Amino acid sequence: MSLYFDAVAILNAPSSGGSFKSRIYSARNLRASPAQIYALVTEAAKWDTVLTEVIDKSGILALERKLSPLLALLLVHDHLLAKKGIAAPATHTLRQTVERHKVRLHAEFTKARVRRGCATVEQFKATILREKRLADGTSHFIYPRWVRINNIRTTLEEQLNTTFKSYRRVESLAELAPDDELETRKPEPRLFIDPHIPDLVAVPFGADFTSSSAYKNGEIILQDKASCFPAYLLLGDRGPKDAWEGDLVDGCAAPGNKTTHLASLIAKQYKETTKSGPKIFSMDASTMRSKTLQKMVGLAGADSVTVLQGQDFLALDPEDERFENVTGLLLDPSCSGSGIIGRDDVPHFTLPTAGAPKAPKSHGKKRKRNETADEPEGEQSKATMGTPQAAPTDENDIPDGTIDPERLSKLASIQARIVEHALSFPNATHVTYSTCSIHLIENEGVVARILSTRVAQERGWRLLRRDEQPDGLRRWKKRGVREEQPAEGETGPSGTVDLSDEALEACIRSWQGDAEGLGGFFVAGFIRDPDHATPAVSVKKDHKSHQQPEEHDTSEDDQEVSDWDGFSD
Ligand SMILES: C[S@@+](CC[C@H](N)C(=O)[O-])C[C@H]1O[C@@H](n2cnc3c(N)ncnc32)[C@H](O)[C@@H]1O
Repeated sequence: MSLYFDAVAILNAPSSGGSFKSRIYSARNLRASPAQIYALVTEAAKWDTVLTEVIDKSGILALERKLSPLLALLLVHDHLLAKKGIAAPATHTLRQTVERHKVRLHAEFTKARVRRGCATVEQFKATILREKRLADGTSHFIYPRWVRINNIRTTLEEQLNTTFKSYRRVESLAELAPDDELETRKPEPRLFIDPHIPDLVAVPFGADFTSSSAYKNGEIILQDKASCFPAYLLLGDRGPKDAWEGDLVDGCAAPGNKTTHLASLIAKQYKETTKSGPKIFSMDASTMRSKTLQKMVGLAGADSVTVLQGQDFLALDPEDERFENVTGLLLDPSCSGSGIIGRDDVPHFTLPTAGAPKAPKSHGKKRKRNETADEPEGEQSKATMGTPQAAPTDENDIPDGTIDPERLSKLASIQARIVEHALSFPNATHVTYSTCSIHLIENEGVVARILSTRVAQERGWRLLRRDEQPDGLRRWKKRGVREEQPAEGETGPSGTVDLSDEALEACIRSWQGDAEGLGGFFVAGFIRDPDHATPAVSVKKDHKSHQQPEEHDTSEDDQEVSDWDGFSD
């Protein structure tokens, strides 16, 4: 029974940031397993309108005062739809509270199915999912599920012959979107091999790999395409003959998607060589997130990675002899997360009406009103309707939706400090900086700021030009922008940045809602010409608002916005 109480508690708890899944996995005091809670909530959310209809029409809330609307919805879901019914002993009071109405509940469920003209429960599910998509306006575009192949444990070819054996290869992302016909029957597994990022594939949204052995063994990693840009930009299209030399640092690494991607790229480059590859130092300032990082690194079999748990990158001494061979650094610091898809991925429920007056005759004993003790306070009787949206880029942070200019400017200062620190590693030649923000101030604004720092100028750092980028990214068309303006009638950050066209071409962007099926993302690469011989990408004067130097704040601010996202789901 703890499963249902835990699920109610999680749904009612105020958001502490992070994806819904990570909130479950990081919650303390749960008695049920996080996987079970997640499965229950996401499945029940798909059925909420029907379950609400069934509960309201059966009138059980007026009869069973112990049941809050949300608790009832979850229990009735399992009673009607879970293979094993309600997860509690048959004698448990709450289970009996629902099961004594089983005839009425089943009758109402059947009526709801027949009303929609569905012959089977499977058809019924497809129909209500379509109803939901039409209602929440997401029917026109469904984000795919991106799957990265982990070269440490497997190869693309091997996965095509095993995990994806039954998948039909399609030639465009659009062919992954469900069409009406497919929605009414079991969707055919389809697979799209990404043309930009090596060893990345897309499958239709909703494909679930969590129970596949490839996922459990770390052979495949669920990682959004844009999140794969930084490691690929840093390590490029090298092969065994020109494999990356020198150690690597991932300075803001948890939960570890980009770190494990670095390790995968290195493994591929060194696969046919006898040499041992570089070391990867991977760290995160948050001790809790570092544990997830360590777990992901272990699952991916990334033995080349040394995790420095709870390590603030800014406190790392670049002169430390452990880092004397570091040539490449990847920096993906905390950001506003404004580019994340499914900003609010917590499933919302349309709930039954508490104590609906249409109650049939009571056959239970009388109960006091305040016996609905099992419900944490604050539940609303009507929540907004919506399905769980496309999963966010899992490693990143879910923002709370507010755009506070002061907060953005603070973030930008910390981001700039972090990249500036990276440029000071004595033997570093390549650095990438990325965010999942769409705001100019956190992206091109930081780039401009970095290029005008003393360390960049003294050590000959410049932007990695588009023509120097790995093939897949060179072909990527979305590039840096010079200006940000809020949409008409809306408020939001605005500004311009004085970067040359060439510098903007060097910056890589993606935007939510575009046909590429990605969230908003930004990445730029910096390269160092130790001899200053190569002409640098020209930088014009940065816009004032993005240039004021600011002292690094305690990492508290950073943590506040950054914290938590968690696992690939
Ligand atoms: C966007 S997330 C990183 C996601 C990660 N790169 C991945 O792909 O899985 C930003 C992370 O930076 C960490 N962080 C922020 N400031 C840091 C600092 N000064 N030193 C180390 N880690 C930091 C946060 O705790 C957070 O886990």
